[in-house]
Amino acid sequence: MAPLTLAEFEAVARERLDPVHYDFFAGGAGDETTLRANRAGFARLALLPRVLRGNGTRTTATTLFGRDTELPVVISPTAFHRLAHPDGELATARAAAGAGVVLVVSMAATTPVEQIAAAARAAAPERAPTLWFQLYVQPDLEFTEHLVRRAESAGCTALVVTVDSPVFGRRERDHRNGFHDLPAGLCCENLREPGGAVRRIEMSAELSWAHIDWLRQRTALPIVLKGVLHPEDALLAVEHGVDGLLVSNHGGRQLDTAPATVELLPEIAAAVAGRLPLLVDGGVRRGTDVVKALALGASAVGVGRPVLWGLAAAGERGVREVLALLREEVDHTLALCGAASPRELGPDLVRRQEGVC
Ligand SMILES: Cc1cc2nc3c(=O)[nH]c(=O)nc-3n(C[C@H](O)[C@H](O)[C@H](O)COP(=O)(O)O)c2cc1C
Ligand SMILES: CCCCC(=O)C(=O)O
Repeated sequence: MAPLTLAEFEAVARERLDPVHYDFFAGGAGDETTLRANRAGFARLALLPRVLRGNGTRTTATTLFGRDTELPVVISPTAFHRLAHPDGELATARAAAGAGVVLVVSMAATTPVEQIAAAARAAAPERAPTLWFQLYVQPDLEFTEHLVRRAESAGCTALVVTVDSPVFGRRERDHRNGFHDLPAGLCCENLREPGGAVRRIEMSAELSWAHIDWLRQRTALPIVLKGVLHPEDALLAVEHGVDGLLVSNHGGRQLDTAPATVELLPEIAAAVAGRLPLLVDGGVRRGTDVVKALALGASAVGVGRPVLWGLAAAGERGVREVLALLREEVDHTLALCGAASPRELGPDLVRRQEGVC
């Protein structure tokens, strides 16, 4: 039987994956409190539907940074797709392009961004697929600039700068399993130097807003900061001229005990007051989760692990099915909530229920 839900995709993926790799994908930092909190945050929210709205003609489509997308869902950047399936990022890119969904290419992809872009274009030549590039600013700014140019030349239309990783999260499953490196034959292809050597990704606690200013001066692409959680930082992001925020706790993989992302949305939405589009990721597994986040002020949500589960379960087809399930569920939820499009959702549709999770 084909999986009917994203949770069922995880179960299939778990059976197929090396348990060490499953743990790397599934795991979080520390006690995994934040990992669980992301799901609990959505579970605590109830949707309060409107009726008799004449919403028989619906769309799930929206626009992000001036480009059309079929779904208010982007594929959040995740490392190492070739650990999930031999076709790796190429399969993910084809599925995303076919579905008209934005793929955020991880800097830690196991396929070069140029090949990912070519696969996306070949899969959906008629619709000019949208790729964004996720960047960990490297202390070597010259190399960082070289990466930005590569992403631009490959046709990426936004930079997603991850700012929640001054140091790497403590992923205890990986420590227990002794998983510290990619197996022979795989590497972070975007870290390859012109000469062929592959660098390691450096996390740096030296990064500051000055680096965002530096980047702002060097690219015309929209800059999305990923991993902003504090409303004061959201305000600083506005001041520093970024174009969007991806409210994220890295899927519970960085600071354990950080709050559930969906619970922070109202505060951050109030702080930025419409000056920047907000995206949110962490624990989105259902169409109802997508609708809750949009109702609370997000322009779109990101999904990380579910795409890896689809990829591990059945390569490109698996990712296509994961995206199709989400699309169906979002449309169904819009129908039941009395909305004709993502734009019609507002905070009046959401109630917080204490003690439910
Ligand atoms: C296996 C894995 C690898 C990830 N790799 C990256 C990465 O390379 N860069 C990044 O900014 N975030 C990375 N993330 C975080 C995701 O972009 C995203 O924030 C998170 O997965 C969202 O939560 P979800 O998995 O519950 O949907 C990774 C997450 C996972 C699970
Ligand atoms: C050096 C790879 C970083 C991947 C990452 O961000 C994650 O595993 O969460």
